[in-house]
Amino acid sequence: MEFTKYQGLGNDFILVDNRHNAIPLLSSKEAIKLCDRHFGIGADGVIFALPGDENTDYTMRIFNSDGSEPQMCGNGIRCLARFLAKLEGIETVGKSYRIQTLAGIMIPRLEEDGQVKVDMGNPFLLAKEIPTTLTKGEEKVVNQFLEVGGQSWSVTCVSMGNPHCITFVDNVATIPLETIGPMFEHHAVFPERTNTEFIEVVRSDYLKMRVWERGAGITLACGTGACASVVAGVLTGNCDRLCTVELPGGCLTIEWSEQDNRLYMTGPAEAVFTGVMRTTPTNCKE
Ligand SMILES: N[C@@H](CCC[C@H](N)C(=O)O)C(=O)O
Repeated sequence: MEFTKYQGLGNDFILVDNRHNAIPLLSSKEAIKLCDRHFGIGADGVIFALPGDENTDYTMRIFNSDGSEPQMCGNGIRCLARFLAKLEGIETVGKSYRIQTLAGIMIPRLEEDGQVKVDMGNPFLLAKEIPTTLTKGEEKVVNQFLEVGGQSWSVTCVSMGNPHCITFVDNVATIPLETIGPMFEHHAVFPERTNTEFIEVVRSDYLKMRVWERGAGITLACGTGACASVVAGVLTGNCDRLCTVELPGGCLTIEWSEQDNRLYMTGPAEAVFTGVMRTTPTNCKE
């Protein structure tokens, strides 16, 4: 099976042309193997370009590198837009797609400067929508205290279809992501686990972010996480509605529109290589 590896700010994905079949051509177990950086191709996830329905051009499905299926992926949908344009042979500026995801319809558009701008839809703010039991279901989770790793953190939770728990800190470089990330992800107050973002406010229009992703661990960038962080920043008075978010892999421009309440994310997406998958039998026989 042919695949193309893409990356958006170093958040990397194996893209599979699944346009002629409504069911992903690979199982979640196979995805885990392919994402492995030693025994597989190496990636943060596998993305399938599936047929759309009467309202959409295509459907996106994605497996995280641990085989779980998230609702959405911001960096991934920019990669998918480039992949589809390449497959169709129409890489024209202004080309846009209506893509069905488990978080609703998203609309990526190819920009003049080579970047991809995505209409990421509305954020969800109620505790039951995240979901989290940190507070009552009908309430927002803004600057709530959460005990993690023997420390009390002030957190704000936002769903972009997938769950995010955001903490504003003085210096992102000092956060022990490797140890604290999994504790947030698996905390009992998050029944569907959570993505976790640590944010340093450099200026009201410039944030620095590090992320621990649900089902993928430390990644170089997270598009839904950057959107959720700007929403959290506006709700807590930490940032403007239009912000640059600097991640280890580079920068995203995020706008939370006051007019339509939707998030707009702009950033790069690039093909890395195309290859053919083969299965490798084990040589151990008991
Ligand atoms: N890296 C992605 C998010 C991928 C899904 C996430 N790990 C989850 O389980 O929700 C992004 O760019 O948004």
